[in-house]
Amino acid sequence: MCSPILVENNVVGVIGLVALSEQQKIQLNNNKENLIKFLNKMSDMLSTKISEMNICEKQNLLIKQIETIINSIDEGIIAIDLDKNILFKNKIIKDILKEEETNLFISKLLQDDIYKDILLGREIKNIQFGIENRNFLVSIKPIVYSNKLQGIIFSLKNMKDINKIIRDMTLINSDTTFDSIIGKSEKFLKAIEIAKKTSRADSTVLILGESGTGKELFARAIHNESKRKKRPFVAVNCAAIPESLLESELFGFEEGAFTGAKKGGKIGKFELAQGGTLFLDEIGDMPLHLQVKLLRVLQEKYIERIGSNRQIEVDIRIIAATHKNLDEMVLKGEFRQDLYYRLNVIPIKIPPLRERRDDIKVLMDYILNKCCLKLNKNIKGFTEDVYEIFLNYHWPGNVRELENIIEYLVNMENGEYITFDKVPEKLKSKKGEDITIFDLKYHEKNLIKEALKKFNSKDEAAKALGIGRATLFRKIKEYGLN
Ligand SMILES: Nc1ncnc2c1ncn2[C@@H]1O[C@H](COP(=O)(O)OP(=O)(O)OP(=O)(O)O)[C@@H](O)[C@H]1O
Repeated sequence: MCSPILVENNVVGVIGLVALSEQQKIQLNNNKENLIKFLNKMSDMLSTKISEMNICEKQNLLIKQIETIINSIDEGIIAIDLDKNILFKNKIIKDILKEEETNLFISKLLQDDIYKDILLGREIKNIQFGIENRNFLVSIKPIVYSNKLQGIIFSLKNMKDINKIIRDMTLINSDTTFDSIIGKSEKFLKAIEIAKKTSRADSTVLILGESGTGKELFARAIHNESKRKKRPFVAVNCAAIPESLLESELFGFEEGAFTGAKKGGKIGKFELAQGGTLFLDEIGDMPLHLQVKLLRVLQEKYIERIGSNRQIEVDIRIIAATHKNLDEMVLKGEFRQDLYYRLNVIPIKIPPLRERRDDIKVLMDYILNKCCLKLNKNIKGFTEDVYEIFLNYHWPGNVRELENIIEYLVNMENGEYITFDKVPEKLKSKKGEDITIFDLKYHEKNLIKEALKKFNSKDEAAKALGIGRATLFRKIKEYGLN
């Protein structure tokens, strides 16, 4: 007689009793009912045991998998229970925090506010926290199970490593050298010559020029040919950041420095540029009280984060730029004279494009080549009349405007050469001046062009424009939009 051993409805074995003699057979038969019950119980016990072993095996595998995952994460992980006993640490933590520092780290971190947040089940993300002169970026997560807080998990990274990553990323543009600055006019070559000499020195540089003339390009090239090239190049546009935020952008702040200051504080651009170059674009827009602070950094070579009086030494080179007339601003009291002198150690003046027409053609060819590579097009050049038009335009937006127009043309052109008909109207107007916005016909033509592009049929386009079909056809003919 036998009974199957079942695990999850599958027969995994059999348990049985076998009679080896006639007498045993009689005995078994006489006690059949009880023995079958006994066998069934035994098989149940065995299947429970096997199930338990299977579950245990699965659990072990799961634990191993979780352990491997946690150990392969690129940040330190510590799990503790509510009595602050360490439940788990991943392997990398020992590279970040010394064994004997761990408890101090946990108890200092879990003070007051943070602990209250955690008790409420809140997560805390990316705060800067320091012990023993070292800073960490920490996130804290409560372990909640059955609606109850069961423990806490910390993940932490060394701020030094993070800063390195940021540095590496800010070096993306390190391919900008003087070779990528195009121009052959005398005035422009003079500016390049000064900039090249400047690269070898470590003095403060002031680049002057209209918007789009290549001030940032010059600054990057100077940095990339200087001894600081392996260190970060950090650019800040003083005009693009609201005045109230500029100070903290530059200097950073400590946690609790002001209402709303992020937990853990924030590193400023001066610190980010450590060892490298800080490019202060639109310096003419820097508010006066920050000019005073900047002057102090230039003189004393240290900064203090907002809300802290710890002095952090900074070893950076400043390259400033502006399109404004700083001489005039100094006279009007809008720019500090002492800072102006300090920045103006080596001035580099980049002339506007309209004052160096010799550069237009070489720049056109260079930019066309760049755009074709970017947009995967094969355009050989411009027709002569296009060169002519470009040479006569006054380029208020300088090289940036030239770049934008060429990119537009490369997008529009399907032939081998960029031709006159595709060139935007504003370049064709008499003195190269912008078409006045009061020119109705100009706008009408553009609107019709756009509608024709947007809608599949002329009927739909006419409807969208609010004109009849016949009128649309007449205008298409009148403006040569066929
Ligand atoms: N001489 C040049 N050769 C090649 N490209 C140039 C040259 N001058 C400017 N450019 C290009 O023109 C664009 C504008 O240059 P950049 O941003 O350096 O100007 P900017 O003077 O700093 O402008 P803004 O003052 O508006 O910030 C960039 O894409 C840059 O690569």
